Amino acid sequence: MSELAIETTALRRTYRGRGGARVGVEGLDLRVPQGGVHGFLGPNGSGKTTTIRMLLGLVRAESGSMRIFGQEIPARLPDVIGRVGAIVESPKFFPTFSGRRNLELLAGAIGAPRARVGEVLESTGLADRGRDRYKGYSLGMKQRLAIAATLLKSPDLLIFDEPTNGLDPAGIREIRETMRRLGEEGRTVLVSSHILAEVEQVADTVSIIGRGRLLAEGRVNDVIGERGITAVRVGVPDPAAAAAVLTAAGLRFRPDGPALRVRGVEDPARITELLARAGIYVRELTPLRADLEQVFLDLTTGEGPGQTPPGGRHAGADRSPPAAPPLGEPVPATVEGGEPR
Ligand SMILES: Nc1ncnc2c1ncn2[C@@H]1O[C@H](COP(=O)(O)OP(=O)(O)OP(=O)(O)O)[C@@H](O)[C@H]1O
Repeated sequence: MSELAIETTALRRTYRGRGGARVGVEGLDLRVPQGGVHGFLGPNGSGKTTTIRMLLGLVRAESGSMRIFGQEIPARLPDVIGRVGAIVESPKFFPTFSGRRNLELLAGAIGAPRARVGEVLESTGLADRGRDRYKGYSLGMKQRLAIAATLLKSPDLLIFDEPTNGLDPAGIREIRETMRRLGEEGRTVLVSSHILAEVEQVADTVSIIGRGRLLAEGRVNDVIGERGITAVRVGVPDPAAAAAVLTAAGLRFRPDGPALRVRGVEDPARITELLARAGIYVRELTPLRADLEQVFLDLTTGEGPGQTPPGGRHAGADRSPPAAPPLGEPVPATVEGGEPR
């Protein structure tokens, strides 16, 4: 039996429109281990939803292969779908019924035991609010009820497409805690997101995709790499002048607010020395811990560290990278995310 909950090989899907063919997924190799939370990361339009839809038999793959728990998809989907729960779009609930009543109706419809309703309300932290009307729920609670609904049949694999979209920080935290709990119960949770910091806090393993291709995969810590990437935030009075000096020295950087984020610096003192020699005095020098946002920028701009993260797999190395700006050019940030914590 396969060790993997999900495996795709050379998966491909293009969409044809008036403007010509548009890549949805382009030769995607995805491997999701069984048990725990797997973050499926990529910017908007990178192919996450298309992949999930293909796995659920909602969109046809053009070529390549997919397996869920070792079963060929879509051919064996009917055999395995009972083990899969998914939220791809917001499900519809009756607004004037309580969350519990909605789940009881659903349980009846799918043949799940009624006793399961109490358990899933508990798992999603809704036990106290189960008797309240659905229409009075916060967005986060509505989303947790959607998760509760997928849990009714006790699936081994849960697939959530951007489950925190539109939620406030409290709602995001609730969903994160719910996913963590499900992973700890031994289920496999595949959660897609374009917000790296969010997934970093909950996922055990991640796959990062860009333009329909796998860029990196592995355990979160390995993909980030403790010693893989170093960056330093440099605050100077005249960033343009500092940029010229750094470029001349062959250093890689990008704007970071009013400062510059310089990559691949082993010794931050080198930057102060370089800039001071040019008459530019540094007023901030902050070493930054590498986070997924950083890793993502490396992978998608082709500005990568040129090394395989320890234990992780840098999938970009053997494929043509997306158009890379020349080294030293400021790289515009393309993904959401704030300052590394
Ligand atoms: N039904 C469709 N018709 C035409 N193009 C589509 C369709 N669905 C997706 N695409 C295109 O395929 C590419 C991948 O889209 P997809 O929705 O899979 O990405 P995503 O990573 O899920 O993005 P998001 O985070 O915005 O949901 C995009 O360029 C998108 O415009």
